[in-house]
Amino acid sequence: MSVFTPLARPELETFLAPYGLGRLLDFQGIAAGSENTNFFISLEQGEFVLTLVERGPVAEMPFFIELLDVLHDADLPVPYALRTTDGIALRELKGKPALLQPRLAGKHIKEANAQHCAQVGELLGHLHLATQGEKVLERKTDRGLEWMLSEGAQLISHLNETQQRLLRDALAEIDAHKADILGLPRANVHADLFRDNAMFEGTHLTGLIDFYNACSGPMLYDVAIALNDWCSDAEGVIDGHRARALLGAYAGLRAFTAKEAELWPTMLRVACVRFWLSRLIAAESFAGQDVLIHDPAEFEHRLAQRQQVTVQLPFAL
Ligand SMILES: Nc1ncnc2c1ncn2[C@@H]1O[C@H](COP(=O)(O)OP(=O)(O)OP(=O)(O)O)[C@@H](O)[C@H]1O
Ligand SMILES: N[C@@H](CCO)C(=O)O
Repeated sequence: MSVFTPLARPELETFLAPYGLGRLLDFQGIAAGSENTNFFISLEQGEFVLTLVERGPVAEMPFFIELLDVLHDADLPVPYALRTTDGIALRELKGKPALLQPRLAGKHIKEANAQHCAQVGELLGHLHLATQGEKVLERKTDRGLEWMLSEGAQLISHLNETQQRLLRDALAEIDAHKADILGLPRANVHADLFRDNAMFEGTHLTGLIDFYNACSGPMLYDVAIALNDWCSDAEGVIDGHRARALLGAYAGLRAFTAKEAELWPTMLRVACVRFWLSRLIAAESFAGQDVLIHDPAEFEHRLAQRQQVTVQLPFAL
């Protein structure tokens, strides 16, 4: 399980007291998640989630707090940092940045259908509309195109010949289209909208969590990341029915531009490279440890499959 930093009741009680939310009734480490330590916390006044940020952009916590405030104010179903009675959102526990957030209702789904995908497309559209253009909160991603090119170049020698060819072709394509991709319409993007970062009650989307990869960037990248997870079958092939549901719901709120339509097949591959590489890195660094590791081969297969995709986006202006 991925509780990197265990906590004892007394230290938790001391940490929680300044929120003024009543006595600690219960707490439980959350096994899901691979990057941060999370606990479900029951206080007299409600249910919460405590996150200790373990790695990644810890210095940029004020950005995540501000972005979640903006999205919460736009009535989107996202968590946000609760303030202590002194108005402090970002705190520290065991030397780690720590946030207390409301616990959202619902649960993750494993098998997505077209209704789930339409809800995801719609929520992504709202997220982008709330932050696009001048409203964007700037934050450069730490896993962007340059990161892919340099990490990919380093990792390639760890791969077999077929994998090397696949990655080399994809990196060459990224290098060739860098400027075009970065010139696409921008907003704040979640950049990790997988099934394990969305909560559902039935087919109703009740929450979007885990914004620690959020940044400013091309909106199309977010759509490609979501589609690769929500609309792939077991072999990595795109399911047309689910893909049309997600893309149609999104485009109902924000039509794609001609340039986005043209770059769509490339963007699907970029979004595969991003997670193939991060999963390869995690698999190497956490090998043999009791940490949730996502299978890198899943994105290798999706990338191989996306090499066959040549059609431009439907629903463009
Ligand atoms: N605000 C919330 N409301 C309800 N459940 C939550 C909330 N935040 C986190 N969780 C639960 O905790 C789990 C882990 O959270 P999260 O995905 O943020 O962790 P992570 O380590 O950053 O994961 P990832 O592997 O996706 O990077 C989620 O799958 C969800 O079940
Ligand atoms: N969603 C990511 C893990 C967290 O960034 C993956 O499935 O590889």
